[in-house]
Amino acid sequence: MSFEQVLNKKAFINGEWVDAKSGNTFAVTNPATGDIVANIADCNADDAQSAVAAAKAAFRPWANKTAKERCQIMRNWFDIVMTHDEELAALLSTEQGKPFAEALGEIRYGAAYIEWFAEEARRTYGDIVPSHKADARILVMKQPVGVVAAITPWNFPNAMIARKAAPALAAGCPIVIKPAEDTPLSALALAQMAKEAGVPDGVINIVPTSTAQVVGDVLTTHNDVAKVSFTGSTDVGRIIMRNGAQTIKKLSLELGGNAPFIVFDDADIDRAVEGAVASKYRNSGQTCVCANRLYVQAGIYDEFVTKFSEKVAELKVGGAFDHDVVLGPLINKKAVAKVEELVGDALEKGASATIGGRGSDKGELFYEPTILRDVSRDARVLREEIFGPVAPVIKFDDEADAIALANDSEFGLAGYFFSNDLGRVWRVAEAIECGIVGVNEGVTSAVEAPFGGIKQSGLGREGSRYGLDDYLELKYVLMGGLAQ
Ligand SMILES: NC(=O)c1ccc[n+]([C@@H]2O[C@H](COP(=O)([O-])OP(=O)(O)OC[C@H]3O[C@@H](n4cnc5c(N)ncnc54)[C@H](O)[C@@H]3O)[C@@H](O)[C@H]2O)c1
Ligand SMILES: O=C[C@H](O)CS(=O)(=O)O
Repeated sequence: MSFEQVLNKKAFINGEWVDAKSGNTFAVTNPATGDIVANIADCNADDAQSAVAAAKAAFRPWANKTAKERCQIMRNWFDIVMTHDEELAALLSTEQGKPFAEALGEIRYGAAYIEWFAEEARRTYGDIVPSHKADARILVMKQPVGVVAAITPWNFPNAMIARKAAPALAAGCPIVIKPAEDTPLSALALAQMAKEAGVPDGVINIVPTSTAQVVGDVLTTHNDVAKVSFTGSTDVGRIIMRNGAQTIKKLSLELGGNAPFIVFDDADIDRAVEGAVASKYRNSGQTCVCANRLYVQAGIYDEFVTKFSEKVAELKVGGAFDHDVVLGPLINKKAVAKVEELVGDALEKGASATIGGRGSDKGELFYEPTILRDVSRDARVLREEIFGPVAPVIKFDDEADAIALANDSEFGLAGYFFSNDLGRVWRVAEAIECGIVGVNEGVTSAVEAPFGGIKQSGLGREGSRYGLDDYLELKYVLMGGLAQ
């Protein structure tokens, strides 16, 4: 599958493909091979200023379109993305490394957000409230917040952008997007298709850069940016929050995770193993909602570890376009070093690998799918986001122990547990401290459901019927002088 038709090398500002004002470019590489995929415009603060100015100029004309007009243009965008899903998937696999089948799934997942919010655009209902004054009426209306800046991660370079651009456009907001430096090509391809769909100039702007802080500082402090929607690590989320405070920016923060995955002794073990494989090894463990620490009740621990290891042994590691590959490379050398450091720490503290525990001979960024048993409760893998194909499995005694272990984290994005005891399902679902709970399910994400976390995993929700609220302001109008 060729992706040349959707490969763009310039920034997209005000509906035009432009070089960086500096003339500089930076290389985007294929993590599986190290080959340079393209050299693209390396934007700086001046380019970011131009993009914000273009968005500001586009705001009112876009907001003044009817919801139906915005809906139709977004539906065109959805149709074009779905028509070219395989080219987009090939591009995504090449810049990010995930297997083609998984990349195709991401393209369709991202497109689902465009479709969903095209529909939601027409449902930004307000209220008329019974008034406290006989000669006045209370109206509550919803209006777009204004120019939105989005800063997005490399692990889902299409879907994380669609999950922000779609509600922004549906609400009537223009958007300036800074994609991750490792994976900007998918963002540029989405903009290409948005233009083809009839999205007006300035409504979508993409400023790729190798200097995230330079462009990010403009987008998070600019007076004409009303809202910042950020997806990435909690550490960078703190920077975004601090920068945004200067001008009281509205914020959506989708941050780091440390998902507990609990298997009780009354669970269907085979279903739990299937859920653990799906949750842990998706995108080679590089998702914010991956099972990060697996807690298995003592009575079934050995059976679970044996069955889990047998299933993981079947996972094939390799390049995105190799037959039957399930695990692609990690994104860069820093990611591999982090995984090696965390595995080393666990092994030093008494854990052993039932499978994997080392890099793969497929290439310097590939890591073998790994299961660690008998992990010490003070091991770093239980406190830090692994972001790699490593599953630490820990024994627990009873329900209270499992809940205490699961909630012992500053993160609260996703959590999973497997049980067939109805009372336990209700008790644990209510007690676990996270925004997303999978009960007898290892993968929960869906456009229909609210995605987001609590504690230091972020603010706000994306997707679902709640996702539009973060891009709208409520205005209260007291309409008086109505007496005869
Ligand atoms: N909650 C979610 O929905 C979600 C989704 C995907 C990834 N994540 C999290 O993202 C992390 C992995 O992604 P990552 O490595 O790209 O995260 P990251 O925080 O390193 O980078 C995210 C984005 O922020 C930019 N950035 C970095 N420093 C910046 C600065 N000083 N100012 C402005 N922008 C800056 C990067 O260029 C990138 O575009 C993990 O922690 C993962 O859990 C969360
Ligand atoms: O990692 C980030 C994504 O939000 C994961 S998901 O595809 O939405 O589950």
